[in-house]
Order: sequence, then C-alpha cells, then structure tokens
Amino acid sequence: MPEPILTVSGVSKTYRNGPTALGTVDLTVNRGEIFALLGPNGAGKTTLISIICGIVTASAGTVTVAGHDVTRDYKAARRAIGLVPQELATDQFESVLATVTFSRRLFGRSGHSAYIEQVLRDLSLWEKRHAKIKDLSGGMKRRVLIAKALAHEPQILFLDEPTAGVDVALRRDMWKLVHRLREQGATIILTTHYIEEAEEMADRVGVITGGKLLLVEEKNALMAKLGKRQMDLTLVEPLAAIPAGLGDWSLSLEDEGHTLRYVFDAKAEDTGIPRLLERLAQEQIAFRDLETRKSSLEDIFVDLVGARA
Ligand SMILES: Nc1ncnc2c1ncn2[C@@H]1O[C@H](COP(=O)(O)OP(=O)(O)OP(=O)(O)O)[C@@H](O)[C@H]1O
Repeated sequence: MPEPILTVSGVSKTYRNGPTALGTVDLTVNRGEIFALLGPNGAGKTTLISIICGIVTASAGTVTVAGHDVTRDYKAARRAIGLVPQELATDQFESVLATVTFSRRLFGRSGHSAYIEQVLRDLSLWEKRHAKIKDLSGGMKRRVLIAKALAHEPQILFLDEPTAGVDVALRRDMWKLVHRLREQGATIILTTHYIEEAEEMADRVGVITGGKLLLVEEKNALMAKLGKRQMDLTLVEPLAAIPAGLGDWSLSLEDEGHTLRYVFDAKAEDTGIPRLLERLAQEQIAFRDLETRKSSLEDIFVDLVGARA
C-alpha cells in the first residue's frame, strides 16, 4: 500500500503587494517516490516547495510532512525534510566536512561520522573533505548542497532546480545520484523546467503553471502526451477543406488553408508519414515546403489548459 509522506491540502499563496503565486493546490506524494514538479519560470514551484519546507507561510491550507503539520509542528516537520536550494549560502572558508557536519548538528543530531562519511563518499566528495568550499568547482559545490541537505538523515529530499546551469556530464551524474538515493529509501521531490529531467528521473510528474497544478500523472502517461510531433506542409494551392481521401490521418488546415498540419506520435513505430506523402501525391496535392517540430513545453501547457478550460 502506498504510504503518503507529504499531503498538501488547499494551499494557496498571495505575497504581500505581490501576485497570487499559488492558486489552490492539493497534492499527495508517497514514501519512496520521485516526484517532479515541472513548470516554466515563475510558475510557483519555489513558492510551493518553500511553503512545504516552512520557509514561506501559506495564505490558506495545510501541509503535513511525515505526519507533522508544517506550521503547528514545525520542528518535527522540518527535521523530516532535506532541502537543496538553488544556491549555496555557506561559509566559503570552511572545509567540506565541517560544513556538512555543521548542517547535521543544526538539527540536534550528534556528529555521526560514519553517516557523514557515507554521504560524502556517495557524492564523490570524500577525497575533497578537507578542501575549502571556495576552492571547489561549481559541480562540487552543487554536491555539497546535497550533502548538507542529507546530513541530518531526512526522510524526504527537495531539490529546487538541481541541474539549472550545470553541464551535461554533471546533469547525468545528478540523475544517477537521485536514483541511488531513492534506492536507499529516500523520497525525492524536485522542481525543473526541463522535460528531459522529469522524464529521466520521476515516477510521477506534476505540471504547474501560473500558480495552478494543472495535472499530476504517472510519468509514462504524460510522456506519451509529450511525445507528439507536428509536421507542417506549405501547400502550393490552398485547400478549403481536408479531402475525404486523407481521412486516415489526424490533419488540420492552418493559415487559411495554406498549411496542412499533421500531428503524430513521434515514439510510434509507424508515424504514418510515408503513406501520407504517397496519398498526397495520388490526390495531386503539391507542397513546396515541409517542416517538423516537437511539441514544446509551451505547446503542451497550452494544450493542457485548453483541455481543462
Ligand atoms: N517573496 C516574494 N514576494 C513577492 N512575489 C514573489 C516572491 N517570491 C515569488 N514571487 C512571485 O510569485 C510567482 C511565483 O514565483 P516562484 O519563484 O514560486 O516560481 P518558480 O516556478 O519557482 O520560478 P523559477 O523557475 O523562475 O524559479 C512569481 O510571479 C514571482 O514573481
């Protein structure tokens, strides 16, 4: 049976003198899940995570983490959480080991050296444990952020844009690391605006935009929707309607009949394109240009919003 570790009920947030950053959000995440919150800049991802972590106070609603209400029982809730922020705010002249041990002590835990050693080894930081933070590469600093968040043995780990601005190699390393943490029993919630990141890491994905959680779905189901491509044919002569002979394909006319658009599943074995082109030749429909493109995140949001309107 799935066991909820995070429950968000009717949470909303309007900043003072600011916008309504979050509408009413309801969300449950189960123990052991990797959950991705996917959305563009300003969608409300950081606001939602900050409310869950007790950094921002919600205007309405309740949040429970590992059975503890985040406002009434703040300390216990916070102890269950490890938060990896977007940026490192720490003493640049401290060593890696001292920084991570300090984070553990902040939560009233003793300096359990075997645990800290394991965390640093898992993050390939053990060799650098005596290095000062200021002397680390950007990638190493990112790893320190994760080590700090894990230092007090949290049950649920939040990663806010874990791979924003990192190179491809480090991004892959971070993905591997997240999977390994989950194998060790952690629940992981991450925010991202990269579809590939949600695809690579998550079991479930929540799509958020304009402060609204538009949907929460199993990753595979969502990716089937995201796998759509579209092909635009610029016609030599405009069409007034789709000819009956083309009824087997999902086609539409755009630009007052000058563009014939075919939307297809890029992941399917048979995209239907070769047969469509043959049929167009048979129907004597000529085109002068052909362009295909993947649905962008923006298209998907527009589709999702449209479908829900
Ligand atoms: N402290 C604040 N005071 C006023 N408005 C804020 C504050 N923090 C965020 N906002 C606004 O709330 C909205 C949501 O911002 P939020 O940072 O939650 O989005 P996000 O999805 O995390 O974006 P990004 O991907 O850029 O980090 C934005 O319109 C933002 O300008």
